[in-house]
Order: sequence, then structure tokens, then C-alpha cells
Amino acid sequence: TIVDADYDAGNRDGGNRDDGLHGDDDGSSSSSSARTGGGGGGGLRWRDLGVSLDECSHVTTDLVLDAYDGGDENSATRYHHCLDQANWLLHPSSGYVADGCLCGILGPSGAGKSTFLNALGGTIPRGSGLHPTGCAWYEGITIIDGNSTDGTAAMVHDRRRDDFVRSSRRSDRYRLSHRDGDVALLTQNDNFFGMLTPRETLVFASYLEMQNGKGGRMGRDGNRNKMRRGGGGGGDTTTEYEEGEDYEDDDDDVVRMVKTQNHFEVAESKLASLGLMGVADRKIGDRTALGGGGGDNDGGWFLGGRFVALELITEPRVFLADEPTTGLDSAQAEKVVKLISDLAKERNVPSIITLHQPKASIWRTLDECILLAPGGKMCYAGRADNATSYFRNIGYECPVDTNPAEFLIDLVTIDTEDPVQSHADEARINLLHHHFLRTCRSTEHDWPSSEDGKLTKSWRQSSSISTLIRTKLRSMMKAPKRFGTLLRRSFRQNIRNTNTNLIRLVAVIMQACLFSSIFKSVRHGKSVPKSVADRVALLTYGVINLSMMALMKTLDLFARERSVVMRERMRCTYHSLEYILAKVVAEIPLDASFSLVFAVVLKTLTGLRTSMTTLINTYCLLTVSCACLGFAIGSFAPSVDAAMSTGIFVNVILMVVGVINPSGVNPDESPNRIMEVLAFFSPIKWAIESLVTAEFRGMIFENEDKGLWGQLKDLPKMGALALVQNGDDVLINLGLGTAKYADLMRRLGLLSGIYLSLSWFGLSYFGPTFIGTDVI
Ligand SMILES: Nc1ncnc2c1ncn2[C@@H]1O[C@H](COP(=O)(O)OP(=O)(O)OP(=O)(O)O)[C@@H](O)[C@H]1O
Repeated sequence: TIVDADYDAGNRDGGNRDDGLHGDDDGSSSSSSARTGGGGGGGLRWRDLGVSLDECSHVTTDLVLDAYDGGDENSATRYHHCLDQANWLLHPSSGYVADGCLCGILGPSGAGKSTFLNALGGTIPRGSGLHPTGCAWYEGITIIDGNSTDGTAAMVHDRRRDDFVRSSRRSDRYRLSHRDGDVALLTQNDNFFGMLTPRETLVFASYLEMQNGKGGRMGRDGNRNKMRRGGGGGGDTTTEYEEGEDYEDDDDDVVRMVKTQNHFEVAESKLASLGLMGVADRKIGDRTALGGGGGDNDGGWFLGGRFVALELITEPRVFLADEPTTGLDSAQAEKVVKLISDLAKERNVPSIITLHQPKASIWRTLDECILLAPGGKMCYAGRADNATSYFRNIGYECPVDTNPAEFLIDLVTIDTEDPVQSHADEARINLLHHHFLRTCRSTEHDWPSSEDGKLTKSWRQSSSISTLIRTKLRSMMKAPKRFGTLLRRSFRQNIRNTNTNLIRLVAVIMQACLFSSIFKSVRHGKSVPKSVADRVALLTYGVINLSMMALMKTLDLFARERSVVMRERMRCTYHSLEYILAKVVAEIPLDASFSLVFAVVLKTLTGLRTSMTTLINTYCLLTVSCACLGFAIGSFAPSVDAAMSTGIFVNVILMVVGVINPSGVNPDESPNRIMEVLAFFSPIKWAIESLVTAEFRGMIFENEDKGLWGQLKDLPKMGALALVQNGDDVLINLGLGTAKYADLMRRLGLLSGIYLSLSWFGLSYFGPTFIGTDVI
């Protein structure tokens, strides 16, 4: 077994960074070799990768080129046919980014940089109307002991023999799997639990990753990286395990060490390696303390670094970042790009980032660059330091003292304001695109054809069923631990939200005081007929108020967590049921405690007949039910905005069908079927009916010493309830003659269960799904 690979006797047939990428004055050839890497090294590759608004399966880079060259008539016709149909956001191209390289995607706004990144990472959402073509994969190099017939010879250092031995290397193609954490994709919308510190965030993330039944990943990668570090920059020599091999079966020292490393150590090492120790205990959401995106270098650095830290917790195979410098000042931006560059080298992973107008110092940090023109037309892909010579060779000289990045972006920008200039710009871009594609074709023989190697397994995917079953079982056994972690995280996030919690506390006390002062007849504490309407209204107001607060708070929090949860769910870090249950257990007691305060204040300040316990129980269960409704809406809604507006709409409907008319109902007029169904799903209805039933059942009116005239004066105010004799009469008039408090509460409980199940379903089946690119 080959145990180390820190030397390769120069027999790398195209060792990525050494072949064509360095010191090649001929821009054209450097570009093409950068793109293909000569086939010898590990890295991220893509072939004919494009994205169009129309379905068009036949377009390849070859066809595009044929069309430009006016070559094979048949091909050109096919291409034009597709062009007619397909509206390309990203014209098909093929390329390569080597292990350990940082590649920046440059281009004007709307050129297709994010689209390209999503196509590479396999994260083009289903239903977006986009159609990807081609494929992207990771090419890994395996050093095999002995003389394998299908590999290329290489000299590899065998630690056990302390000697260099001739070994074979095999190049394997792996499908990149988001679920397995192969791809770290940092998007512009990424978010965090704002109340946690970076240390806690990383501890929770690493703990969840370790407990998700894919425990072999960290150990195995830890091993891989350890070996790579010894590689002295030989980015293309990587000793790998055979597929399906489980690290637990391995007796390597390094693996054992990583196995015993706990999640605290993993988090600490990530923090240290990213230089985040100084801000490790500051709350993430505390942007003022951190300096946010402006002014304070530490703050901005932290904001960028924390994203990177979390994405790297899983030791990804490929690192992609969409504008990681957005919102940072230039010094902070430089630091973040430098960090990604260092990590790319240290971990030997290909890293690709999109950049908006990078300054010269950032440009110098890039190893490679990809230039995209509008329409996603690739005009350059290769070593960053060869870019200017490449363009000089085709007649575009970068002026002295000009930032090459700006020069490149200007080259592919269309001046839409001036029609003549716009025409000239488009012609130049087409020329550049065409020239670039032509330089690629010369190395096409290095590429696997689509029939080659039907390898569809992801990097970490196990090949044997028994291993799969073992992994599943291991994951199930760890469910309680994951639940505990999620519970702690939710609980901390909730309890530390001090300002919001204080505001809520003050709000419920003030609302209870306000309601008690509005309904004065209830305040007197006398069970008199005149107070019936006020009692119904008071209880109803309380229910509506608490339901609104619980629903909105849940939607807001859920919406803010959404991107984190989606990211974690994409990787199958935990089961959606575990997440939902943890949220319920962590959040609902706190929500219910506000209801408790409200109930206590209301009962103390008014003469409500309902007991304190009944009031508390009902308001608390109502809160639970509305929080569950919030989870359900949040789990189905496609976006934060959609969740919030749907929440308001739904609550209004449930309120309208749920409130009781205090003037009484007409028993001869039964509500229509739709109303009945809607009412069944209204927690507001069940809570109001429960409280009203508890309030009036068995109530005997007290005599008011106000004489006949005084009593007659009150009758008009009581409407249809003017002639009631006692509480039971009131309930009959309100349509609750046979209602029982316990039954109504059971309905409310049942409704909470239904909403909880719906949230589980929504979270499980309505998450983001992506369109995969073709698998080679
Ligand atoms: N789902 C979609 N449907 C239609 N057009 C889309 C879709 N997604 C993106 N586009 C369009 O594709 C083009 C490329 O978008 P993309 O976001 O990739 O550009 P970009 O280079 O990343 O821009 P920026 O620098 O402004 O982020 C834009 O014109 C955009 O409007």
C-alpha cells in the first residue's frame, strides 16, 4: 500500500500547475493547457457545460466552434438550430481548475458568473426554467502500489520503506455530491444563527456532521489532506482509499488520530487555521461589535471568514464561492480572498470564486482566471499571470499601470447605451470567444468522451450495500445525539435573543393591561348579563393577539434560519423530523411563557370567571398550535417573503372563520362546507370556543342593584343576548350549547399535531432540488 506521495519523479504528464500554467509566453497555448491540465492532475473539470433557457441537448463546444468556423455544415446547422431554440445564459465550454488553485471568475454584471458557478456545483434549482448541458466532475489521482497496467508510472514516497518506489497512478472520475459534502458552495444569501458565536457555530456544525452517519468522511479526508501536505505542492499526487472502504477498518495512525478527535478539536482547529480565534466568542449577529462590512477590519474579515469556516467543516472536494467579497471594504476583501487562496493550497482543493471588479492585489492572489462575457461566453480560462500575454498575442494590449482585472472586464463589456459601440463590443466578444474555443480544441484529445468511464459514484459514496446499511444504522443510532445538538442550538439561539424577548414580554403585559381597561364591565368582576359581550370580546382579543404574535415570531425566526437549514439539509446533516422536533421543544416553552404572563396579568386585572389554570392552559396550547402553523407555512413557502405574506393571509382567514359573533349565532343558518373546513383548521376558533365555554358554562348572573330602569337601559347594548338568563343560555345563543372545554382543547391539540406533521412533510419534500448535469 502506498502511504505517502510527496514526490513524483516529474513524470506528471501535465502536472497542472507545472504544465503550461507556468512561464509560457505563448498565451494561446498556456490558456489551453491551463484548461485541460494535460490530463495528469487532479482537479475540477467540466465539459460542454452550458446553461440555456430552452432545452437543447446537442450543443457541445465542438458544435459551437464549427458554427464559428463555418466548418462541418451538418454540425453548424445543428448548432444554429439549437441556437435558434436555446437562449444561452452560459455558452457551452470545457475547462479545468487544478487542485490547490484559486480561480477567479471575472466578467461584467449579468455575464453569467453565478450561473456558471451553480452549473459547476450542480446547484441549478429545479423549476428555475434553466437547462444545463454537459457535465462537471472531479478527477482524482490514485497512487497504486505495484505496476498497474492501466495507470501511468510515478515515483512515490513509501513511508514504511522510507524510499521512493515506482508506482502507478490511476485517474478516477467522481461525480460531485452535494449531499456528501463534496462541494462547498458559498452563496451570497448564506446565513447563520445570529445569536451563536463562530466557535459554537463550528462546534455544532462539526458535531452534526460527525453524527450524521457519514463519520468516515472527516477521518478519511483528514488522512488524505495529511498526506497531501507532505506532498510539497505536488498537487496532483493523492493517495486515496478504494471506493467503499471505511476508515474504521483502517489502522493508519493518522486515521486513528482523526477518529479520536472530537468536534471541539475540529472546530478549534478550523478557527485557528482561519485566524478566527480573536472573534471566536463574539456573537455572529452582533454586527456592531464586529464592525460589519464597514470600517473595522476584524469585523469584515470575520464576516467573510466565518462563511469560509463553515463551508470547510466538511473538508469539501471542491470549494466554490459566489462573490465572497461582497459588502467588504477592499482590505477585508483582500484578506478573504487570500484566506481562500491559502486554504486552496493547504488543502489542495480547486477553489473557484466569482469576483466583482477585483483590485490589483486581489488579482495577484489568483492562480487562474476565467473571463466570461455576456451570454456566458468564455473568453479566457487559464493562468492569471498569462492572461495579459494571451490577449496581447491576439491584439489586445493591457496598458501599463492598468489593473489586468479591469482591463479584462472592459474587454468583454458591452456598452449598451451606444448602438454603434455596442455592435463593435459584441463583434469583439464573439471574436475573443471564438479564439478561445479554438485554443481549447487542440487539447480535446485529453478529455474523456461521454462514453468513457460510466463512473457515477460520488467521492465518498460507498459501493457495497452492507456498508450502506451499516451507515444507515449508524446514522439512526446517532439520531438522539443529533436531536440533542439541534435542541441546544435552537435553545441558545432563542434564549440569547434578549432584546426580542424583552420586547415581547413588555408587549404582552401592556396588551393585557390595555384589554382589561377597555372592557370595563369585565373588570368589575361581577357576572352580570351586561358583561357578556365584553367577556366574549376580551377573550377573543386575547386569542387573536397571541396567535398573531406566535405565528409571526415563528415565521420570522424560521425564515431567518431557512438558508442555514436548507444548506444543512442539502447535505443530509440531519433528518427534518429531528430539526422540527428540536425547534418545537426549544422554542415552544419560551413562547408559551409569554402566553402565561399574558394570562396571569389578564386574570389579575379583570373579573374573568375562567380559572387562572384554564386561561394559562388555553393560551399556551394556542401558542403551540400557531407556532406549529408557522413551521408548516415556513416549510412549504419557497422564500422568506412568500412565507411572511402567506402567514398574514392565512392568519386573517383563520381569524375571520374563527371568531364568534358576540351578538349570537342563528342556529337555522348553518355555515357552508368551505367555511366549516376552514374553521376546522383555525386554532383561533378552537381557542376562543374553549375559553368562552369555560367562561360561561354554569355561570349564574348576579343581581345588579340598579332598579328596573337601570336594567332596561342596558338591554340595547346586549343585542341578541339581551334575554339570556344564565351562562348556559349564553352558550346556546353563541352556538356552543353542547360544547365541552376538554373536547375543544383536544381539537386544538390535534390541530397542533396536524400542523407539526405538515411541517415535517414540507421540510422533507419541499426543500431545494437541483438539476444535475450529465454524469460522465
Ligand atoms: N432563472 C433564470 N431565468 C432567466 N434568466 C436568468 C435566470 N437566472 C439568471 N438569469 C439571467 O442570467 C444572466 C446571468 O445571471 P448571473 O446571475 O449568472 O450573472 P452574474 O454574472 O453572476 O451577475 P452579477 O455579477 O450581477 O451577480 C442574467 O442576465 C440573469 O438575469
